[in-house]
Amino acid sequence: MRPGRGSRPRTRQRPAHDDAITGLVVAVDRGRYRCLVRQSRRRQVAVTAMRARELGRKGVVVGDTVGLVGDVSGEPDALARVVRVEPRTSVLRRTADDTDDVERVIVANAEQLVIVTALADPEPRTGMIDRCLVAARDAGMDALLCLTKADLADPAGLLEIYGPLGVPHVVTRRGEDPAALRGLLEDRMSVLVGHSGVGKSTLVNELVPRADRAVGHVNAVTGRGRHTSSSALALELPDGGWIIDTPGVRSFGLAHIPPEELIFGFPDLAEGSTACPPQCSHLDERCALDAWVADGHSSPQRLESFRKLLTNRDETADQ
Ligand SMILES: Nc1nc2c(ncn2[C@@H]2O[C@H](COP(=O)(O)OP(=O)(O)OP(=O)(O)O)[C@@H](O)[C@H]2O)c(=O)[nH]1
Repeated sequence: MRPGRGSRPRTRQRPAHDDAITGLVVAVDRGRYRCLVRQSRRRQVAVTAMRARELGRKGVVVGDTVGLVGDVSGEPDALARVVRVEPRTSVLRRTADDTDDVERVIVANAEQLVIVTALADPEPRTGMIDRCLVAARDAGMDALLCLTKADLADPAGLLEIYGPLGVPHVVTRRGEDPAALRGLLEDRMSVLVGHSGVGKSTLVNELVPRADRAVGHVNAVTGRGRHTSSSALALELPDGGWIIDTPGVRSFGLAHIPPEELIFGFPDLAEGSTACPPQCSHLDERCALDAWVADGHSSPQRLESFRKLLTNRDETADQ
């Protein structure tokens, strides 16, 4: 230790904020955080807050549990300050979009990733499902495949692919209450992800009757939705638990995940890769996965999808 160092009293001691109250971040809008603060078992108030300077560059996202000080009354013009972000139990990330290849945290502390895929209008894309499965695994979250618009097309084809992987699934259709989905969401914090127009907001409105999420129209020409929802929003479910609706995404960039980790999002292939040579690229003839598939452990389509992801890991165009 250098003499004179360490024993000096700290001149700029940070306030400890022992009096901070706990809130859950349910929405983020242009630097303002909407936090729910529970005042009693039955009563909670929505508090608007900004970041305290002492947070530094630490991000605050929907799902975060934060410490709040200042005006926490929840009155219309009241503004509190976020002074602390509690340690996160999970972090869902994606690499943003074509104009911005920065890794983004989408939500914190969610336990379940609900991969919402329409069976038609827009057409399902297995590349997107596979990416979401990799992202869920990376985030330490459970995955649930939610196949919507079963009134328009049969789920059998997709279930044939994902059923054997042990990915739990639910099927929903217009005019039918999503009871099975409701059961799987109870008492957990889940986040919905999917392409624009797959029906996320429609589901949220059915699950949370007062949610009033705007529902868009799928463009007849492009088969895409209109990105009706513009930011993530957490809503409390009537039977307990939380659902976080996220804006429709064009793809789910995985540039932040090292290539050697991708295989773990493909449980049907991961075991076969143990026979691969060290540092196998999985792209040349020494790869053991072709033999694994030829032996019937998985399908050529799955291997193709894995290899496509390996070569286009950070791809951000439509998948
Ligand atoms: N046929 C049919 N149409 C549905 C179903 N669910 C939703 N839709 C329609 O699909 C369109 C898009 O639905 P949204 O709920 O806005 O989709 P979204 O995923 O929230 O879209 P973004 O907000 O853009 O992310 C709307 O016209 C819905 O009425 C369904 O089960 N069957």
